[in-house]
Amino acid sequence: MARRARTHHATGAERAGPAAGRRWPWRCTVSALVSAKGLRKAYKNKVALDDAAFEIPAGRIVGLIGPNGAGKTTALKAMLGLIPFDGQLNVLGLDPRTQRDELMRDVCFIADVAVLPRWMKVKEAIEFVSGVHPRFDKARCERFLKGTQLKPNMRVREMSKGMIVQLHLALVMAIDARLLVLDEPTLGLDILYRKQFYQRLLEDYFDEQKTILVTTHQVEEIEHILTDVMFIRDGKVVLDTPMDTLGERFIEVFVDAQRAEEARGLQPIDERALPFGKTVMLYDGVPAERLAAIGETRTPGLADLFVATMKGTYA
Ligand SMILES: Nc1ncnc2c1ncn2[C@@H]1O[C@H](COP(=O)(O)OP(=O)(O)OP(=O)(O)O)[C@@H](O)[C@H]1O
Repeated sequence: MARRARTHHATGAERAGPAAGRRWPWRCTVSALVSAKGLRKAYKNKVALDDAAFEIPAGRIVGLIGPNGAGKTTALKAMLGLIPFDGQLNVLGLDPRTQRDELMRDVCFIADVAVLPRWMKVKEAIEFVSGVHPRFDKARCERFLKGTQLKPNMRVREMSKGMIVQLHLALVMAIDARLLVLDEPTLGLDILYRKQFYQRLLEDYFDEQKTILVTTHQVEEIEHILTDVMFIRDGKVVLDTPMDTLGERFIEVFVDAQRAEEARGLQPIDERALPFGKTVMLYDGVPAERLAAIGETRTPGLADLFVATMKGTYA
């Protein structure tokens, strides 16, 4: 979906209303915070989510990663009850279609950092979020800001990008949500600020009571903070794995030219050339001992795994 200008900060953060609707009729796995099965969404004649299935356990940082138009934003919107959809979807034990108000008490949704209006003062941003989110702790936000150069009367347009990141983070981190949903939160920031954003989120916000779901194209810089990764392609979740078991399934091997044919016989899912005649081959589900016999092995980076998984997407 083409990114459009967003006009306010916390799109999903609405004042909680009375509990509405019925409980979802089927039980999700005890530890799953979000559980989807046969999730489908079609816009006119475009299928955005096509029988997608996934589970997000509590206390995790999950990256939802996919190429443009894969269905990431649509999946988030469904979880937040912002669009109608078909199939089963349970978020925090609630049905987003009928229990959105109740859901929003425990969910915080923040779009990218650039959404803070330029005319807004620090104190106005605080008042705004305070007014729309029931779990926003104003004092906590002000404590976070104390350690920065930001002053209550400073306007967004007077801030450097780094300061905007600090304000954004202070607002996010003062919301005591069980589920924090971030849709490409660092769009438009350079690599230093992007790293700073994720690092602070990890160090000052995340704990085992919280779950963070983040979509991004910037695979490399969130890789180290993720506990789980989901790849989405053409509306389907094509990979859903904890980061710490990724290396049990996927292995990269550095192969010399003379062993290349032998290595290809083990059917790599991708290969790329290196200088001096070496090739890196990426395998899915081939035993580590067999691969160790043909070259030096290592766990692939998420970016290389993403490229291999998405081959053909841009054809
Ligand atoms: N309101 C809409 N009306 C029609 N088609 C839509 C609408 N929103 C999304 N789509 C289409 O649904 C598909 C999935 O879009 P979605 O925004 O979920 O993808 P995405 O993975 O978030 O992409 P991006 O990374 O580009 O933001 C795309 O083909 C998009 O064009």
